[in-house]
Amino acid sequence: MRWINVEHTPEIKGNVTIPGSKNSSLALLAAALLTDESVTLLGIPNISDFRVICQMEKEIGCHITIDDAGAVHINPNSINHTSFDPKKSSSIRTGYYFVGALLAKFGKVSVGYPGGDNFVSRPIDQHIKALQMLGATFTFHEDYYEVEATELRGETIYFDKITSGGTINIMLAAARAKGTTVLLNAACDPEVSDTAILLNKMGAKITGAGTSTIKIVGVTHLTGCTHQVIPDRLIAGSFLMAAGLATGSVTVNNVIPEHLGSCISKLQEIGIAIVEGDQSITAYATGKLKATRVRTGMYPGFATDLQQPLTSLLTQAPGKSIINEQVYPNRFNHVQQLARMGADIDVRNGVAFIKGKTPLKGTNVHVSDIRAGISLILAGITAEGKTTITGIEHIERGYEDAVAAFRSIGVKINVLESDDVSTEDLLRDVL
Ligand SMILES: CC(=O)N[C@H]1[C@@H](OP(=O)(O)OP(=O)(O)OC[C@H]2O[C@@H](n3ccc(=O)[nH]c3=O)[C@H](O)[C@@H]2O)O[C@H](CO)[C@@H](O)[C@@H]1O
Ligand SMILES: C=C(OP(=O)(O)O)C(=O)O
Repeated sequence: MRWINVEHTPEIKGNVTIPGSKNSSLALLAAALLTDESVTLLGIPNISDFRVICQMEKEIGCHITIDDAGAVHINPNSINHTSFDPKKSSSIRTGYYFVGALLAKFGKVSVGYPGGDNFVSRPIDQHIKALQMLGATFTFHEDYYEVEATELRGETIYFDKITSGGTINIMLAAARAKGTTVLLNAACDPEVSDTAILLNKMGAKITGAGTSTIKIVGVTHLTGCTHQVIPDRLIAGSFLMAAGLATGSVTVNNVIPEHLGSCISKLQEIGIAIVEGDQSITAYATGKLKATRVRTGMYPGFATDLQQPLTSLLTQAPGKSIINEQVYPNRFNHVQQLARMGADIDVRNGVAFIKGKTPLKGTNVHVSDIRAGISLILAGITAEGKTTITGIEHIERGYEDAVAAFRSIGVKINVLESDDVSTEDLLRDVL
């Protein structure tokens, strides 16, 4: 069994180079299947979700190699079927992108229901509605669903709810549909724009990505190309927040500061000084934090994926902070664990009321989703003594080597592994 130990670290200082975005990479890896030529993706992080996608693509006959420089070369011209193993595809969220990417070309795709992090309800009704409007039919089985279409035809589609995954998925499907698709109330996330940029390099005709109206003129043929994935704004935001849990400073390099606009503003509001460079951001801890109110929202709103690390930070801000989780109102798996460390947080109807400043104390805690894991590492930085974190495979879904990155800014953190310690031993008083 493997676990992470974090020890109290009063001062942190250093630089972190931010890897490619997980959420963008998962979309780009599927988008590459829309052509029959080779697509090269640069900067894809070697995280466990990427490895699952590689296995899934190989399973349908796609050829994928990773060269010594880390570039991922995808050649889909040998795909020989489009039925994915339900269990494997259900271990990640974005199996649904294979529907968007493969339907126009193959007419039929079967894939497991979306997995990924479990915040109780993560519907895909908007994906289904939009694909049906393009001409697809769905058959739902116990462990998987099948989607069929003799032809996809462009349509004007209004999303009842802004969805980043839904917007990307329908862009993929519409890229090779007949005629023009217009997406209204589309997500504006940088990951949507990044996917559109790759698709346009491949010969797609997409305009408006990054705004709430996207137009896709379907084409019959897409070509190979090379594309660099955007940096992970969510990892960058987590490291900037780490600065506030100690004294010192953290610089994140290889970032697009404009992607972190709402995060930077909030950090400044709570007393963290921020200096932006062209491709870097430095956070200086002033030693004094201020309580705040935050409402999560779709981009450019405050990202729900940064809500959990922010919760840890706000436990150290004197006064009452309020986090209103509007995107996933049940996304509070981390709160119970923070409470075990001494945090005073009350969650009611999707709103967390945080009383600070509470001294945190290291103990055994368990991670149940990626960002909850990061929030517990951050809490461990400020907590007295040692924080032992189990369930670290969730962190590894999205962070290539979180421990090395935290060590590079001086955090006293280690991964431990032992066959003599069982999960039950460490979790006995946790679950
Ligand atoms: C792999 C990936 O990119 N994951 C990110 C993506 O997830 P994901 O793409 O799954 O999230 P969405 O943007 O689709 O969800 C946004 C909101 O729309 C709702 N919704 C979504 C789809 C749908 O068909 N019906 C519906 O009601 C969701 O319940 C949520 O309230 O965006 C989330 C919101 O920024 C992030 O937390 C995830 O890290
Ligand atoms: C929720 C997340 O990922 P996924 O959508 O892949 O579950 C996340 O990245 O925080």
